[in-house]
Amino acid sequence: MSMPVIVVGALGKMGREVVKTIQQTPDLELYGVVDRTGQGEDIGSLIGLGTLDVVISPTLQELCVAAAQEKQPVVMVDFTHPNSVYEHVRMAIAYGVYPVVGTTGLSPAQLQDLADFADKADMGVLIIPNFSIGMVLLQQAAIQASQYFDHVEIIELHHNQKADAPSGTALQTAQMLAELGKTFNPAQVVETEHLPGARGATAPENIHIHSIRLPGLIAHQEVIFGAPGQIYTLRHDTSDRACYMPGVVLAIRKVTQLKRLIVGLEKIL
Ligand SMILES: NC(=O)C1=CN([C@@H]2O[C@H](COP(=O)(O)OP(=O)(O)OC[C@H]3O[C@@H](n4cnc5c(N)ncnc54)[C@H](OP(=O)(O)O)[C@@H]3O)[C@@H](O)[C@H]2O)C=CC1
Ligand SMILES: O=C(O)C1=N[C@H](C(=O)O)C[C@H](O)C1
Repeated sequence: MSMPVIVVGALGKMGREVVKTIQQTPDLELYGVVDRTGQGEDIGSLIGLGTLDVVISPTLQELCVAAAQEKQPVVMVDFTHPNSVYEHVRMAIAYGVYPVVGTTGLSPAQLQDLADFADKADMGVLIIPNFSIGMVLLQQAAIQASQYFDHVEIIELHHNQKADAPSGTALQTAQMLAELGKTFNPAQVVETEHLPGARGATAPENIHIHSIRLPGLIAHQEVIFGAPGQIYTLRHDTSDRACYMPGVVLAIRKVTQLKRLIVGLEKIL
């Protein structure tokens, strides 16, 4: 039996890639789609896949009501906007629909609230700041390197349509390093910023994050370690959003087996 999936943000850069992937994956079925435009129109026709007999619903709630009547679990994949993702996840959980979240920008308080909500509902929720395997490997290498380097800065580079800064991935990477229990970048001099923000944003444990936004970029991240006489640079580049799709499919297959909220692809590999 195939797993029914709702895609929220289906007309977006990621959403349309997810719709295409679901169509190509035999054990997944496109149950419904939501976006802010194109309501009542066939999603396949709109994104160049031919008619799929799935029209864009005006509201997520309409689809969740229908999903709640299904005998088998239904999954919601959200690639929308930091402003709307929290409400989408709350609604999905309330109707027993399992959320897989790619949208970044949830605050720590919102994440905690959603974790509590998932616990009460005894349901799995997956929040995945980055679905690419390359980023998981970069983060693991960064954790390893940070045992030996005391100085590190993160640079993330994205297309200029991105709403949130720093990226969810950069924040997650900084958090992973901060959790190792040491403070990075001990001051060498008294610094003065002649332009505010020149040294980037400061994440916990004094890890600096610099965000670059330019047309021509997709998604890229560098973690740069420094020590006397050497620089160790880890870099991940995406050239096609297809790189996220194996992770999205894995998360869809796993989320219904979980009973709580989990953050990070590395926890389900
Ligand atoms: N976890 C990961 O691996 C990745 C995460 N992302 C994240 O995913 C999110 C989406 O990225 P991307 O696809 O590039 O963004 P896009 O802007 O291309 O797509 C978002 C889509 O969602 C729609 N949308 C916005 N708000 C709502 C709403 N309330 N209800 C329904 N639809 C809505 C938008 O409509 P409209 O255009 O009308 O606003 C748009 O069609 C971002 O937070 C990004 O950071 C991106 C890549 C990978
Ligand atoms: O907006 C994007 O494009 C991306 N967003 C995610 C993030 O904020 O980390 C993942 C990836 O960097 C692409």
